[in-house]
Amino acid sequence: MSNKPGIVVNGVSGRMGRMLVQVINASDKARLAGALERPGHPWIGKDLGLMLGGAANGITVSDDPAATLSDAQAVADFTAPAATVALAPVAMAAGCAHIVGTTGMTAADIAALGEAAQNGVIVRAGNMSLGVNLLVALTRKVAEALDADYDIEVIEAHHRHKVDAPSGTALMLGQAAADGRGVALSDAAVRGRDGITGPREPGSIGFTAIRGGDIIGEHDVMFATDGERITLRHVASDRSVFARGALKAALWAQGRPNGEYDMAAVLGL
Ligand SMILES: NC(=O)C1=CN([C@@H]2O[C@H](COP(=O)(O)OP(=O)(O)OC[C@H]3O[C@@H](n4cnc5c(N)ncnc54)[C@H](OP(=O)(O)O)[C@@H]3O)[C@@H](O)[C@H]2O)C=CC1
Ligand SMILES: O=C(O)C1=N[C@H](C(=O)O)C[C@H](O)C1
Repeated sequence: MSNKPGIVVNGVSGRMGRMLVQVINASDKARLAGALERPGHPWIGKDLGLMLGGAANGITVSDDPAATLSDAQAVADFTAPAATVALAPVAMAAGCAHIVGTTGMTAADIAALGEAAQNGVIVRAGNMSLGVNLLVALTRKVAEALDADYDIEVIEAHHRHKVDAPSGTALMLGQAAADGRGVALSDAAVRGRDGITGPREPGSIGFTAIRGGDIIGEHDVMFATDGERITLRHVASDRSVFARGALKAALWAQGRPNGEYDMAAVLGL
């Protein structure tokens, strides 16, 4: 048995699940230790390699997290909020770092993950790419430098299958803008405008979500005032940027003290 850290992929049939398998298999620093799907999924009990359209790889897709995590050091989880919240205590009990990319969490979901992280390591980020995490730091800096005469708008675009809005990334960017400006995002956020909205509320941070086609993920943070505007932009053209971030987080998490971490900590930003 290799002594490289073993990573299990939850939601392995999904867009990110498939990409995580590719990135882990291509890495010389980690091994794919298992694959999970929800109970009732047609891949359960089948060989993962065959399900992905290639050669058999000896990994059987399972719906039993406790058994699958027993031989692993981390689980990469890009699924749905309920699935992620249910998996966290199982991962902690198995001594596995839980790498959470799932978005669309409620405050209660986030609190449940925080509680689970008292017993192990969770790394959670609405976007695991290096580029977006740099953009978050830049957004905070620009918001700090500009006064409230600069209207802040976060605009995001994603594929037609995405189920949550604003995106996890947009919320990270909005939070960074609010932190830079020294306001609470919950007070400043304006999500979606329709009808007679009245003029823009001074100091607000607006969110706009576009959904269409196969857009992987695009985010703009606009600072607009009379006579000029600054736009910070990130465009993801390949999901591997998220999967590579998750792999980096899984390796970084090994041996860390219990707690919940973000990608800024992983990347040293
Ligand atoms: N943080 C980041 O960097 C990124 C985050 N994301 C987020 O990751 C999540 C997934 O995105 P994406 O891959 O596009 O979505 P998909 O719908 O393609 O994949 C989600 C997968 O999770 C599975 N799933 C659902 N419930 C469970 C469960 N209980 N146990 C195991 N698996 C389960 C789904 O199965 P089924 O289809 O059968 O329900 C599906 O295979 C979203 O929240 C998205 O926003 C995406 C990209 C980057
Ligand atoms: O659902 C997606 O696809 C993505 N989700 C994340 C988000 O909500 O920001 C990250 C990325 O933009 C792709």
